[in-house]
Amino acid sequence: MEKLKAVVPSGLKGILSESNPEDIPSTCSSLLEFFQPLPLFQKVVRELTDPETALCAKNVATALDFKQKGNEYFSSGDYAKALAFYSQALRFAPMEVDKLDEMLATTIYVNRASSLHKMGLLIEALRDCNRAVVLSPCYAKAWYRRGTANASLQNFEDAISDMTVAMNMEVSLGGKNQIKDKLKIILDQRKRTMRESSSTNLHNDKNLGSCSNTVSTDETCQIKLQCVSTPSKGRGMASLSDIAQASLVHSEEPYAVILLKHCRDNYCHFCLSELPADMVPCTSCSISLYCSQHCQAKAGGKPSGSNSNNYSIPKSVPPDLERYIAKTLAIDSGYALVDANADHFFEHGHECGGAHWPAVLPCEIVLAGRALVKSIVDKGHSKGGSETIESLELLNNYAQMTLERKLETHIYSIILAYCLQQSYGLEFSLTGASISQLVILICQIKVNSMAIVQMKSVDAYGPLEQSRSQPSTKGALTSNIEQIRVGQAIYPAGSLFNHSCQPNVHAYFISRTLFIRTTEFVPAGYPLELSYGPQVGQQEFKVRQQLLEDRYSFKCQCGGCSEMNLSDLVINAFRCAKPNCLGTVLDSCMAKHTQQKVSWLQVIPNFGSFERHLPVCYILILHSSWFEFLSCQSIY
Ligand SMILES: C[S@@+](CC[C@H](N)C(=O)[O-])C[C@H]1O[C@@H](n2cnc3c(N)ncnc32)[C@H](O)[C@@H]1O
Repeated sequence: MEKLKAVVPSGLKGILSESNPEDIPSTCSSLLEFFQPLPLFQKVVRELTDPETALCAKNVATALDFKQKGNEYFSSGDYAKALAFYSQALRFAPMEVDKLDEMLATTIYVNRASSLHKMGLLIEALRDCNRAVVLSPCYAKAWYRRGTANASLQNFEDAISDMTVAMNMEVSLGGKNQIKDKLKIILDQRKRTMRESSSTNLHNDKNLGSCSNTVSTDETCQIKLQCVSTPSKGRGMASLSDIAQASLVHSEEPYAVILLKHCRDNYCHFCLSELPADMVPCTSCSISLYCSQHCQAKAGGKPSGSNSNNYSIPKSVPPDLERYIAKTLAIDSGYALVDANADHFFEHGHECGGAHWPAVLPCEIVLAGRALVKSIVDKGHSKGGSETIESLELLNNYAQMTLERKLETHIYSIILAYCLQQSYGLEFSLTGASISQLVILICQIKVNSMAIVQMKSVDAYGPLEQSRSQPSTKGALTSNIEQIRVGQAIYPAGSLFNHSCQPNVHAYFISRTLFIRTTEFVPAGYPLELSYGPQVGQQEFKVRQQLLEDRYSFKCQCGGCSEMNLSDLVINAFRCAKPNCLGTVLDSCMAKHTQQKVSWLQVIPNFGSFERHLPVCYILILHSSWFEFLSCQSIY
């Protein structure tokens, strides 16, 4: 990017720096004309879009290498490490090219199932066996492994059927004998268990192929909101009626969403939840990982079980067993659930060729690509009521951007346009007008997208609990909830909530769904405002204002910024060290900011409320050089 920025002639930079939103089609045309013949630009685009040279593509040699390492760790009894290497191998194993490649993925799934089984993760092991049989329905080892997982889960009927299928598929005598021995053990186990209890048979989870992280909340949002026009903040949200504290006022699915780069290896690229031990890789590239086939299919990966409709069962298999095989393959493909939803947009579909660009470009640029492709797909379906980029009518801050930012946004838009054209085809043309849509979209994403935050509980255990493969929260010595920023998303209605440093609503996320709840009683007609960043009490006034100005191009004048408040005054203060003094000490830098704030407050209409805090301000400001102790009991 820096090299591309540096070669832009100063004349073009001058035009860009003076440009307004209506000039964008012509600035895009000029920059496109300049870049198109440039070898440096062509090289950048080639590297980003060529799937042949991309490291994100599937690669048999890399997969085999990781599989080999997994086998070594498995043999040495380090099942956790074996699991990690098998998962890496699966990322690179092709799943849809030819028979040989499919067998590679199948054997890795079977090996990973063995590691999971050894670690006591039985449901996860069963799910991997299901993936293996879906990929290669005639592979005896996959059915055998499934049988052992089902037996450990005490699903004896299924375990016996799995072993019988394995016996029918196995060709070698040695293999058949091994299956026979295992089947005998399972039959004995079943007999014993039936004697011990007649009702302990745990049943197979029929949703093994789907995502357990789907949002299930019975609470519906009853409160009617209206979009209002404000004199200084543009549009905003207000309620038509009084709203009680903690009421759900809004919930919404994202228009477009992306997982952040630092979460790529640990969170599902579709539902943004933490990945389970048996994560599923994308079928066409080595970047995206999912918590289930259901999420993988919803994001746009192609079904990996293409063979499951097209397999030839040995003639020796009796009809009831054939029905059992068909039923097992149907349950576990996970794709039927998605196909039923014809409206669904496959957000990873156009990125999924293995080319570099979705992995290399900044997340908000890839997000812009997702939003644009969605709008093209929606327009193509031309369904009444579906939103397009223009009808989203999101605010943008192009006019307030610096030359540096305008230039960067233009260059990224041109590059993204090339990438989308390569992956998405001719529906996206390379003209100043079409690229200008991307420039606007990137600016809109800057001021309207929301950071998706997930809660992660970090529990500390005693030595006994630590040794268990899966410690439960019960028995934790300490428990900590950490907030992790995992994604960035556009919520068209959610982005209409304006900012306040003293917000009256709070946003949170379950999976990708946005929820907004009141934090206090809000009277009818009163604006509902979120905090876009740090609130009063978390950061001082100056820092908050700078953050908001840099990112959202406005100067905050909410209650927390326009009225003097104790938190802002004492956030960087220290308690006086004198034994009998209850005073507060500010460092000189903070005192200077506070002084500036007071002088700024004196010229704004809310100045009256400053008088309430006058004693505090005076004491803090008048005596605020380093280590000057204040005798100021009056403020407490
Ligand atoms: C996510 S949008 C909120 C909706 C926006 N007001 C609109 O008309 O579409 C964020 C933008 O709204 C404006 N905004 C939000 N909160 C504000 C505030 N407290 N004071 C001034 N402008 C604000 C800023 O222009 C900001 O970049």
